[in-house]
Amino acid sequence: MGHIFDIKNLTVYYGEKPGISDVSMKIYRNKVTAVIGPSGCGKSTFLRALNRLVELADNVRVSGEVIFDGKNIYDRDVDPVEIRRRIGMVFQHPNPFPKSIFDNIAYGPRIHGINDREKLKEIVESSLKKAALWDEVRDRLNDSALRLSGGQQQRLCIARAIATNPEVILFDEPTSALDPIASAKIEELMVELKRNYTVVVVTHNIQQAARISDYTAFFWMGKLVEYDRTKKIFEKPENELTERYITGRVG
Ligand SMILES: Nc1ncnc2c1ncn2[C@@H]1O[C@H](COP(=O)(O)OP(=O)(O)OP(=O)(O)O)[C@@H](O)[C@H]1O
Repeated sequence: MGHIFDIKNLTVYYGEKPGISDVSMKIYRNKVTAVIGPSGCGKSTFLRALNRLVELADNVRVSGEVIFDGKNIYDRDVDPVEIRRRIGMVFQHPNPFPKSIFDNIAYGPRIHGINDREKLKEIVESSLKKAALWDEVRDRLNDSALRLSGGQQQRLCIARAIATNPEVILFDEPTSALDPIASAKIEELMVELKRNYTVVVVTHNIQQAARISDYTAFFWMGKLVEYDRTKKIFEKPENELTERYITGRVG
């Protein structure tokens, strides 16, 4: 088992102002880790710092370390494109490309140099299966991805992330734009995915964190207040702020 990330004193500044400050924690392999906390507490900033996506915003400075698989991803000799292949991301609003279902999934592998049609077909099929979408789309792989329902589009985005063979999948509020049935499917899928991947999910939905995660990190005003097994956070939190947040008294 063990950890896949060892985060040490991670601070992200937007200009002069820190979005998160001095965060240290480990993230465990093949587990679901939920990141919770009120709006603006730094959840997205933290998540995007884990695959260097945060660097795409203006005027950002990162200090501290994100040790991934033994190496700091912010070291100068690390290629951020390769990091984002190994640590994929799924966003709040499903964002398929205006292309066919097939080409959406084949996009990443093609960028990484796979052009053999048979190999691509194999990757598309296995990725769609792992994202629990294959049965619904197997007969229309050449249709535009934009014709899928919101929930299907989100599973397509998960399949697209899976297609480049990542080790970690980051989810930023993946169900907040979906109806309850589509949300339940995504929740079920995140739990299933931990068999082969490490999952980190930012959520506003406290019940969702309780239902699907093994570990929960509670952020407050840019600080990591409490981080523990989900059961402990929800049954016997150490910090009063954590307790007030999970019982709905603040936030
Ligand atoms: N690109 C940016 N430029 C400047 N400040 C930013 C940027 N992104 C986030 N911030 C600031 O950093 C802090 C943390 O924001 P972040 O989006 O990480 O919080 P969050 O917990 O994900 O919020 P929400 O739940 O509302 O999405 C906030 O004060 C926010 O205004």
